[in-house]
Amino acid sequence: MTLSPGALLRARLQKGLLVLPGVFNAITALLAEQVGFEALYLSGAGVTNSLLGMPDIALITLTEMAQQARYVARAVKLPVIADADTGYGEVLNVARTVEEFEQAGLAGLHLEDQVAPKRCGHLDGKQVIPAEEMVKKIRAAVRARSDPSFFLIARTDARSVNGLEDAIARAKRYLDAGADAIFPESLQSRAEFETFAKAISAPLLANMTEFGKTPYLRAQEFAEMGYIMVIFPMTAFRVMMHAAREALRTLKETGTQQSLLDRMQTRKELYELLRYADYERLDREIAEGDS
Ligand SMILES: C[C@](O)(C(=O)O)[C@H](CC(=O)O)C(=O)O
Ligand SMILES: [Mg+2]
Repeated sequence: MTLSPGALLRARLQKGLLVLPGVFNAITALLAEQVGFEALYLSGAGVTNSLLGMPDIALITLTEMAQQARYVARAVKLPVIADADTGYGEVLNVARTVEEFEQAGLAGLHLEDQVAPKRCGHLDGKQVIPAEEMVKKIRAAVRARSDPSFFLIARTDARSVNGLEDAIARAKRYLDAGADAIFPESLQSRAEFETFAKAISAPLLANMTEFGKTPYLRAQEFAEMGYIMVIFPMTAFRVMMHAAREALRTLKETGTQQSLLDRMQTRKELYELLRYADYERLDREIAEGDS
């Protein structure tokens, strides 16, 4: 019997800390799978920035995000958790988002309690919706999933708006509403992560993004505090962008890419990643009339 993506994720969570690197398209997902990660995080910021060339302020639509989720989930065997922002609307939109994301082959998603239009969780000027509104969204999400294993994570952005106490109080209400896990966004110190974990006995997700409000902690440190999932949502994205800029500058300045060759993924490596040989074999076998 094959497990559903949600069931696969839940089975993996039983074994302890899960580190989820952020991916933003199928090929970064393939890379993360190749290096041995066991689950992936489809970043809203990463998809918005890379697909649209736009900032992460609620400009991506449900359709665009679900399509990208479908490409990613199809490319890899790993469970994928996606960023569903605010659910792209109100209660009924949340229900549809859950249906679409589940059908896309994801293992789960997270919904956040920001007002629309949402902001990156690590920027100032965020606002949150009343907790009771978010509770309704979570209830809608729970009812909308067809696989009870589909993993629903409630993210609260309340820390930077109303303080840690409100974030904790909201987390409790979101769990009562049926959330499977909590993602406390932009906590500002190790002590805050500890306090939060002591107050909330449920699966917890920590966000280890860069240049934000959270200090740099290792995945293992989060695990010791009681966090079961750690996402590194934009790490590969930022490194790739930096590398691409350097390469483009060098090309512009010198008119040749030769000094860059030893920093490139080779054609062979790319084809291996894409399982090019499998496609050729299939084509050949069909042409030869084998079944
Ligand atoms: C996790 C996040 O929601 C994302 O979209 O990847 C972002 C990451 C980032 O902007 O660094 C967030 O923390 O809001
Ligand atoms: Mg996001």
